[in-house]
Amino acid sequence: MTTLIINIKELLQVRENHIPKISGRDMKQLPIIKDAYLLIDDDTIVGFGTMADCKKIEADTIIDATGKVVLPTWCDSHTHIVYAGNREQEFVDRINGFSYEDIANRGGGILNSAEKLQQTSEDDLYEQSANRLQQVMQLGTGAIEIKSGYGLTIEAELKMLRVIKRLKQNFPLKIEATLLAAHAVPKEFKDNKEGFVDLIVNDMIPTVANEQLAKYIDVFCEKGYFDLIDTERILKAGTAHGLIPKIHVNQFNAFGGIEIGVNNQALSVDHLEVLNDSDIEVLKNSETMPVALPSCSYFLSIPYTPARKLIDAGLPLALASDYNPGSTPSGNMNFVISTACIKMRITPEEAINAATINGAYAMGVGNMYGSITRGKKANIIITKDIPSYAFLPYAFGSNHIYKVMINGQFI
Ligand SMILES: N=CN[C@@H](CCC(=O)O)C(=O)O
Ligand SMILES: [Zn+2]
Repeated sequence: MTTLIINIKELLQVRENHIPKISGRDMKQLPIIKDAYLLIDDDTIVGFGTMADCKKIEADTIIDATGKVVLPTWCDSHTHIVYAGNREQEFVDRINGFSYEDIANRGGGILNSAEKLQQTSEDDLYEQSANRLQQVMQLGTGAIEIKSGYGLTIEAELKMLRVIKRLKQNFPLKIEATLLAAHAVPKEFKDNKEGFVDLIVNDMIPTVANEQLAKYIDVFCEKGYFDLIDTERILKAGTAHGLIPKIHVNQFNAFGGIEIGVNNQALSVDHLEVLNDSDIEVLKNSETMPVALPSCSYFLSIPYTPARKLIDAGLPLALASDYNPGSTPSGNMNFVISTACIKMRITPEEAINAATINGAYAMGVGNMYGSITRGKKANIIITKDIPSYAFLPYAFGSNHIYKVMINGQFI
């Protein structure tokens, strides 16, 4: 079954050959074909070019994209979309002057979500998460990483990871799972953090790895959560069981977590709102992808990741949503792109590269997702009629998506 999309105003992110990631000055280059066609066979991209080169307009389905922009779907490499209930009361508390830290210190925050999740049945958790996943797919996300971390007991962490597995079975988009058992220290371990780290290392990691419920291991490396020693121990235990490190780091404090990530071959280091020059130097000598989460900065009113500084230092950058109930109750990658351009001063080209090819790298799926390349999955966004692709981040807050195709099928 072939699908031919014709008269595309601008076909974005066209790469003849797969490139794993884009760094520094190259991020300003977004390859485009104007007045283009795109040919899809079943679920795979098989051809593209200008309309002048589209000699035979023959296919099982032909779609006229006059006035429309076509681009690869977003690759959202950092989310926590499996959660129970919401935390709008904490949002109101913050408006009234409490900080994210104040709320966590009085037992709210991640512990609040963990309590809700522990009391929620697996089926209910699945339904709540599936609703969110459906929404983000319609907003153009075609590959997504999902973390555990609101369980904080072995049973509840496994429940979250089984829900992710069920989402993988029932949804067409690409999903990768991450074990984030070290997300917060549970109440029962308040005075025995080491005991909780022991539990993660000795029980949770081996069980999750044995049951093949996760590909990545993550840690919230932050003051009041897990320190450098905990982080290194957990990453090493994960690696010994075949899990690949990815960490939450430098969200509120910079104290060497990036170096621990890089030394442990982390695929990505995420957040980086607080970054010093030595962190940038460490990243320069690595294959680790820095990931910025601008919707989190927006929602919590914390600093934005210094994306300009990272890119100007020759580094790559990925953008992700961080969709979660506490710091980012939104998985809208279109908003992420706009916010990155508006608040972090990166160009539309840099932002689109960061949310497609580099996002795919940060979740280890770049070989099949993230660009318009022959042989990659036909996961594409077709916009409504818009003047140019820069209109996408510019006209923030409106939905510019006409249709989303995942694996060659419109959803
Ligand atoms: N910072 C750590 N974890 C999440 C927020 C968790 C929460 O507040 O529920 C994040 O990435 O922002
Ligand atoms: Zn996160």
